[in-house]
Formats: sequence, C-alpha cells, structure tokens
Amino acid sequence: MINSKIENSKSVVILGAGAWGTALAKLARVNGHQVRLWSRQDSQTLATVLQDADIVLSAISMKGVTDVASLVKSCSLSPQTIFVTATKGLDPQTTRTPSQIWQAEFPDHAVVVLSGPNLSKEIEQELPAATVVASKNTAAAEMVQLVFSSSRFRVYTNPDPVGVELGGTLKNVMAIAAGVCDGLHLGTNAKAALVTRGLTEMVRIGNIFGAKTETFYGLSGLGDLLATCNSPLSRNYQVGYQLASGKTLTEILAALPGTAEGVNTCRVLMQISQQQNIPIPITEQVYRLLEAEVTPQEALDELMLRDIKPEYNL
Ligand SMILES: NC(=O)c1ccc[n+]([C@@H]2O[C@H](COP(=O)([O-])OP(=O)(O)OC[C@H]3O[C@@H](n4cnc5c(N)ncnc54)[C@H](OP(=O)(O)O)[C@@H]3O)[C@@H](O)[C@H]2O)c1
Ligand SMILES: O=P(O)(O)OC[C@H](O)CO
Repeated sequence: MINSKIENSKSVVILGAGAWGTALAKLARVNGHQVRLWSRQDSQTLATVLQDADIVLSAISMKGVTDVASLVKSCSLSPQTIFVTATKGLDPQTTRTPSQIWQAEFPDHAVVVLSGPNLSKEIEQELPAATVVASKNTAAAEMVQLVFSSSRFRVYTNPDPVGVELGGTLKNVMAIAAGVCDGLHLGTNAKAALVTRGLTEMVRIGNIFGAKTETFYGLSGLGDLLATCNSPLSRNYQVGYQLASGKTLTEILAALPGTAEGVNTCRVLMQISQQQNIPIPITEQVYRLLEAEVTPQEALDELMLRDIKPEYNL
C-alpha cells in the first residue's frame, strides 16, 4: 500500500481555492488527510486555518504569492511545518521563483516544490497522472510524496527544486507559442521544432537560476511541455490559439477561466534575458505578440529567418 508509511493522517492547509488548489485538496483528502482550503474570501481568519498545520501548500496565482507569504508569516506555525509551492510563475519585481519567496520568508522551514504535467481538469476526472516533489530537504519531499501519492497520482521526488519549478513555469510561454502554431495550422513538423527548440531555451534560462539541465528532461520540464503544448485544456495554450485567430490579449484574458501565468512569465523572462544577455528568440516573439508589436505570421517569419547556426554550441 502506497500510504502504509503514514502512521497518522496529516493536517494539510491549501492556500488558494482555485482550480489547482481544489484538485490537490481532493487528492490529499482521498488519502485520509485532514484538509482545509483557504482563499481570501474565507470567513475564517488565516491564523485560525493554519493552526496545527503539518503542511501548508500554496496554489495561489503568482500575483498573490508575495502578499500571502507575508500574511502567513504573521501567523503562528510549528517549526516543523513544511511549505509546498505549486505556483508556476516568476515575481515581476524581483524575478524570484515562488519557492525562493517562501524560503526567504521561512528560512528555517522545509520548502518543497510540486510541479508536473498536471492539467487540473484531468486530475479532477481521476485520470492517471504523475508529478514531482522537489526539495533540498529529502525527508520533507518524501513526506509530501506520501501525502499525495495514490493509484491515480504517481509522485516522484527530485533534489533540484528550482529546476522542477522552472520546468513548470517556463513551459507556459512555450504553450502560448504552441497555441499560436496550432491556431495557424502550421503542422506537426513545425510543432515538433517549436517544442524542441523551446526546451533548449528553457534549459538556457534554467541554468542561469542554477537549475540542473537533466531536470528539464524529466516530468516537470519535457513532461509538462508535452502536456501543455498539446492540450486545449491549457489556459496558456488557449491564449496562443486565440491570438492566432486574431483576438486581442485583452479580449482573450477577459473570457479565460482562471490564470494564464505565461503572460506575466514572458515579461519577466525578457527582463532576465536583457540583464544576462542570453538569447531567447521564441520567448521574445511571444512577448512581442502579447504586446501587439507583431502579428502571429510576423512572429513566425522572424523565427524562421534568424541566422542559420549549429544546433548545439558544443
Ligand atoms: N489549473 C491547473 O491545471 C494547474 C496545474 C498546475 C499548476 N497550476 C498553477 O497553480 C497556480 C494557480 O492556478 P489555478 O489554475 O488554481 O488558478 P485559479 O483557478 O485562477 O486560482 C488562483 C487562486 O489564487 C488566488 N489568488 C490570486 N491572486 C491572489 C492574491 N492577490 N491574494 C490572494 N490570493 C490570490 C485566487 O483567489 P481568489 O479566488 O480569491 O481570486 C485563487 O484561489 C498557477 O500558478 C498555475 O500555473 C495550475
Ligand atoms: O492551464 P495552464 O496552461 O495553466 O496549465 C496547467 C498546468 O500547468 C499543466 O501542467
């Protein structure tokens, strides 16, 4: 039995009652854990909800992470409480990842990243899926692995939290590009080239953050890239697909259910690319498209007409 190592049920608090927080809450409840979901509309105070929490999991959109982390800091917690972050974004002010924000607020606590090819609608339908929990604190990652693992949700551990986190974050920009590719009916060869070169770009950015290259070839990188770049269930893919049909970003976001983090992430990556002088051509064209500086066709032409070069700089 997967959960036989858990002697007692854990007290799990999930911050953010959106699509992902709700799906994760269901997974932990099915495994017999005491789960409390919190959102800013909650009638209970955060301090009350957090009482006796063994695990605090954040599934807050990137725009709320800094505020919520500082709100949590004002509440009293056991020193053993483990933080889990499931947000896929980057902070526009500091370019930090969510796990870096949580770790800075709680330097003495274990912080675990949860990320993988996990379209919440499929998880809600109890379709099989796999994910990764990553931390410098192996015991904490193994605890979180046990809390969420089941016959329909296979959880792997990994020692590279920032790599796992960036896989899930950076693929959102590529999913916007993939949506454009499909919306323009560019074919299977074009999509394969886009996703593969997108992965190269993700590794390039990840290495700046100190992430390991091999992490990007696992579930949280390539795995999530394949899921998100090929599914109309992805909000980021939908943004790209609808941009290709001629809608404006404002029109698309107004009708989109939930958060498309790739829009903000793309802007943050442009800052990083300028500061670090690293080429991220696909991200740059997605950025120019989101800013309405180019049409989808012009963005495609820019990518196809770049200087020819070796596939790898070996
Ligand atoms: N949905 C998925 O399939 C999926 C899968 C894996 C990872 N993720 C990631 O998980 C995160 C959440 O995604 P989601 O799909 O659950 O989004 P969502 O349905 O839009 O929910 C976002 C949640 O964040 C909260 N929030 C937003 N801004 C906030 C703020 N300033 N202060 C406090 N709370 C705030 C929202 O609270 P209110 O309800 O009060 O607005 C809501 O609970 C994203 O980073 C996403 O990339 C999503
Ligand atoms: O709907 P999206 O584009 O935010 O994608 C959801 C998850 O990140 C897929 O793993």
